[in-house]
Amino acid sequence: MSMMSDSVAARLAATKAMQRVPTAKAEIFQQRGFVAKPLAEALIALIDAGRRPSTIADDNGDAAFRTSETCDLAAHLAEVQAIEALLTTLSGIDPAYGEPLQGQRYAKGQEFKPHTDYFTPGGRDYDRYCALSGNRTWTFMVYLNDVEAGGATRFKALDKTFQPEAGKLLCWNNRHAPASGETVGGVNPATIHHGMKVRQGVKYVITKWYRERPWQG
Ligand SMILES: O=C(O)CCC(=O)C(=O)O
Ligand SMILES: [Fe+2]
Repeated sequence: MSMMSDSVAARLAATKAMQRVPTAKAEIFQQRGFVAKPLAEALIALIDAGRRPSTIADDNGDAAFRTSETCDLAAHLAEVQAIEALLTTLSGIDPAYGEPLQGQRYAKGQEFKPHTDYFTPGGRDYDRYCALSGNRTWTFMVYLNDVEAGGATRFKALDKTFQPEAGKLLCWNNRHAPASGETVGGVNPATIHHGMKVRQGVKYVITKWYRERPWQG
């Protein structure tokens, strides 16, 4: 299976029920109903059971930058294998390039301020995070529940905001589509996004990030 991001975008574009988000600035797609309710609910239970405070790279000293909790979802679990299989079938990306699946949980008032999922080349933490497996390429995120209020994901450079909705997939290429002759494009700053504050209720998502090279922990 290829890691070339243009082939991922082409495959997503050819997927029934997938919507390409209309913008020339980034490759970004959404699909409603990607994960069925029983699987979403099982993943929520796992996240509730295994959560820990979230962390960030290139810490800018703002303790309120990412106030959510994270859960590392163990690869041997049936529910994790089920969602991984859905993602692999969808994207065609070799699962060896994937970081372990994570869940994120946002209680009322929690958020993840505007950030990029790629590690900033030349940034303080770049070498530590990217030496072995390279930078992040694609992000696949699934909203696991409906949130009473707040909790949208806002891409300010794209002028697009996505509301949480149980089972909805949102995925994007953190890099530019490759120019002709390139296999991968450079990082795309227009993918900056904000996991906005939950105003009422609790928000659960799963996040799956892929790398330039096979994941080596
Ligand atoms: O929760 C969201 O809406 C965004 C999450 C996110 O950006 C991340 O985990 O990197
Ligand atoms: Fe993110």
